[in-house]
Amino acid sequence: MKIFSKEQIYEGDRLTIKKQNISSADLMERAGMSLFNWLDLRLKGAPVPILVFCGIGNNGGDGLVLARHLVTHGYNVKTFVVDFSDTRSQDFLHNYERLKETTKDWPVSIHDESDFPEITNKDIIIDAIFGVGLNRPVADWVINLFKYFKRAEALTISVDIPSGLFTDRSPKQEGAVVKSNFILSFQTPKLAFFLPGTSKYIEQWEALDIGIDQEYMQNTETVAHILGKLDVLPMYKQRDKFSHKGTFGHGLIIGGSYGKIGAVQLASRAVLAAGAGLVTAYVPTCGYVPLQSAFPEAMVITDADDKHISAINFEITPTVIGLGVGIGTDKKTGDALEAFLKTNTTPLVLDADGLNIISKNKNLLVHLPADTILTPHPKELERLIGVWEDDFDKLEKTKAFAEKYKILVLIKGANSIAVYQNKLYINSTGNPGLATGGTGDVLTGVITGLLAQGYSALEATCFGMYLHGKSADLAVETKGYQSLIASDVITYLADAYLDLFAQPAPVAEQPTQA
Ligand SMILES: NC(=O)C1=CN([C@@H]2O[C@H](COP(=O)(O)OP(=O)(O)OC[C@H]3O[C@@H](n4cnc5c(N)ncnc54)[C@H](O)[C@@H]3O)[C@@H](O)[C@H]2O)[C@@H](O)CC1
Ligand SMILES: Nc1ncnc2c1ncn2[C@@H]1O[C@H](COP(=O)(O)OP(=O)(O)O)[C@@H](O)[C@H]1O
Ligand SMILES: [K+]
Repeated sequence: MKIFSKEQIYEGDRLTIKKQNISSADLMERAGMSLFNWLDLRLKGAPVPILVFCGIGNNGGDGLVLARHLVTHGYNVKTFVVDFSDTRSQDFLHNYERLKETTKDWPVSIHDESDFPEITNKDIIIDAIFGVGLNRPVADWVINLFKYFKRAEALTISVDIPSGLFTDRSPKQEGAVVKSNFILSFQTPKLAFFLPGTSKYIEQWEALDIGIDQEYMQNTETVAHILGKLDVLPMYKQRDKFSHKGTFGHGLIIGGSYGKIGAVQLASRAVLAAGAGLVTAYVPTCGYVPLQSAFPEAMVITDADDKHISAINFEITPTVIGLGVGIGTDKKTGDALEAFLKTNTTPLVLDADGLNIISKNKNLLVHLPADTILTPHPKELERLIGVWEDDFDKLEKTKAFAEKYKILVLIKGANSIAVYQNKLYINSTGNPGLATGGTGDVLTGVITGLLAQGYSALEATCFGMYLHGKSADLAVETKGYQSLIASDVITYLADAYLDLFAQPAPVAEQPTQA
């Protein structure tokens, strides 16, 4: 699914109004109506107090349309205008008048703290204060209103985006954003919903279709995409009846050090479980026995050194190399890596201490083959690109870094994000059960295994992070968040693959009367 920028959202609105020959008030009516339908379906006329807080722009206008429909359908509604500016939008004013014509209960203005109405935890708050038009810091008294909402502990539903959340930067102050329980976002979600710094303001969201021009939606290229099943399914490669292990490539995992051979085992297992034909592990000598005994499907090559990788020489011809898991940052290993990178031309996935070694010797970056995949977690990323101001800045810096070296950077996290050719691909699967040692090694193995089978760097990364997260989502149903361990993610990869083609369960047949 595409994530549109603020400018693209405004352009979509403009174009829709033109092509469908409607007014902007008509489009706002659709938006407000879609909010009403959503609420009405759930409330079914219940007399719960609904407090609609409107700003003075078009987000506020949406709130006014919703309030009017709630009133005409007999709901218990109170409307407030949060008067943070005198510059009302045309469509706000139009709907303000329409609401006043509909009810004697005119909207009440709020100018400062003394006007805050009583709110109980039995009420519903509709937050239609700021939408995507927020472009400067929110006034203190309005922030206090947001905090007042939070203290009330009422169910809070935000229109389009939680008020206070910018579309292109993080709020400077903690609490300067409405803490909403549900966001009803027009047409598509916003990028801020998926970033670690701003996602704390997001509990649940749903995109409401307001009939933005389909052609525009389809043909407009966006910077960000959120990856769901429908996005990765077309990437899936079917198997030919006459295929053989050579068809699916040979993955080589180079890594491990004394005490960290398990990382190589996890990654190598994942290479095969993702579907590669063959896997070889390249480890210090101490890794030979554990790998050969615990993982008979793998071939093993050992370094001359017992505890660390000290030279990278092999006579096989792997399709792809996954390098770095458990490798450590020993001086010998750093030298070995440097010598290897200066001559290697095989496609690469770089992870963990492989990345840390490169961070200390950034001259090596120019030796990475084009489309090398780097899979840092945020700390490893910081060592590579330096500190950032907020998530938006982090993404810009990562885009520039990936472009400079013609590589792909997968930033791991709750929503892992692949950064490639100035585009962002945000994963939608995975859960906090993955916050356990070794799951990153499994991801490296999965991506290496997909590259081995001929998936492109972008496909292997997008499909790989989707499968990895999906596997954890399926595993958690039996393992629970606490007990899920990295090996489970490998085991459940099978289910993640099968789930791609799972049909919804058929509705049970009703017995018919004779
Ligand atoms: N025709 C359209 O353009 C549609 C717009 N829609 C709604 O319109 C929203 C965007 O509306 P607007 O562009 O009017 O903007 P908002 O309603 O988000 O913001 C209100 C106004 O406040 C001003 N402002 C921004 N930050 C401020 C601050 N910190 N303190 C004081 N004033 C500030 C801005 O100049 C802006 O015009 C969307 O989020 C969506 O809810 C929907 O009605 C769908 C159709
Ligand atoms: N809360 C979370 N929700 C979803 N995925 C997560 C969460 N925490 C961690 N992950 C995923 O788990 C993996 C952890 O990788 P990493 O930090 O490299 O761990 P390790 O080095 O122990 O293998 C990444 O794929 C990351 O996206
Ligand atoms: K809002």
